[in-house]
Amino acid sequence: MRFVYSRPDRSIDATGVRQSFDHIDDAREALADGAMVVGAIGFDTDTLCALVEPESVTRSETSWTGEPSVLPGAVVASQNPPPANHVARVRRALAILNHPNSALRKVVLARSLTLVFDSPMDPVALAAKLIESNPMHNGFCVDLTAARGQYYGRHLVGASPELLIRRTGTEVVCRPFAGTAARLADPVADAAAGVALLSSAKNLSEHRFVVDAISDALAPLCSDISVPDEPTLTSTPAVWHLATPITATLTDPATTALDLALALHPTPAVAGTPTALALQTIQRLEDGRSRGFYAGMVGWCDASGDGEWMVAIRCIDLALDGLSGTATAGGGIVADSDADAELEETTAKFGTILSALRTRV
Ligand SMILES: C=C(O[C@@H]1C=C(C(=O)O)C=C[C@H]1O)C(=O)O
Repeated sequence: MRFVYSRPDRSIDATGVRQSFDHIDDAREALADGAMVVGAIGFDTDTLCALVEPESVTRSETSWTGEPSVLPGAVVASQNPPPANHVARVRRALAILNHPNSALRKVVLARSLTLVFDSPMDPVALAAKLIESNPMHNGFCVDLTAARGQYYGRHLVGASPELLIRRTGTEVVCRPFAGTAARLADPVADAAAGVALLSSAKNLSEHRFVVDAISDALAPLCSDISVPDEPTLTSTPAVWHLATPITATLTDPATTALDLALALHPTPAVAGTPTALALQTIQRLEDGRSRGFYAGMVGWCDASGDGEWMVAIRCIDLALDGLSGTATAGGGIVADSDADAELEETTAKFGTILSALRTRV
């Protein structure tokens, strides 16, 4: 078992399994008993959990660096659903969002790519490549075996830029994202795309749903919640995003980073608004397929309750034999979204994984 978690200013590298938890309640009990837990929780937090108490943990105040290596060749073997079907789903979502009797304001729809490799992909080597490839050195590698059954030997590997929650003592930080534009090869056009994103009414409304939901979820648990009025522009090598740094002070120090992450999830960045209706709509439009660990969370929490969780996006779920994997990307749909642009947005997001694998869709 290997767990790697890298952010610009700190990282965790853990190995070995002292205890494993396929249910959050068991992980919470272990935390209360003095354990540290690391791993991933699925999009459906009630049914999918791959957390462990590791045997050994190295914490660092810098990002993580792995051994450089040559990755196997990769090709996209299939798209699920095919692009035209994703566009049709987005149109169905738009019909619901624009229906006068519908309470739905935003829904996030995702699609997947199946990748095949010409020799087994080493999950840690892929994480090293992804972490090296983004200037913030965000990334993770999680062994999903703790979730049991079909997850035995699978790994979730990704480079999420989005911090769900960080707890340090009573200090709480969230940095939600929503609102996206593809990066462009021409520097002038690229900068213009970023500036346009900052003043796009559609993207600002998409973003506001996330910020409001996070403020509301923090309100019963925190004081001094500070939310800037306007988002800031941020970027990865693949996309521009709108982001809002939110800070707060924890009221009860017994509330752990894991508790906070579960109180916030699923934010409208991965589900929609209102949450319950968005989840029902996702079930219906994504044909009832489980999202697995995509759009869940990856992170850690220690016995003091401190910890940090990223939103599990820009990631790939690697098969046990390392010869294939499923990458998933989604985007928030609001009433004035454009269905073809939404397809392109998911393609741009796939760029994070695909460029590390030197392939494209
Ligand atoms: C859902 C994803 O990304 C999320 C959705 C975004 C959007 O809709 O603009 C932006 C960042 C993420 O919060 C994904 O990458 O799969």
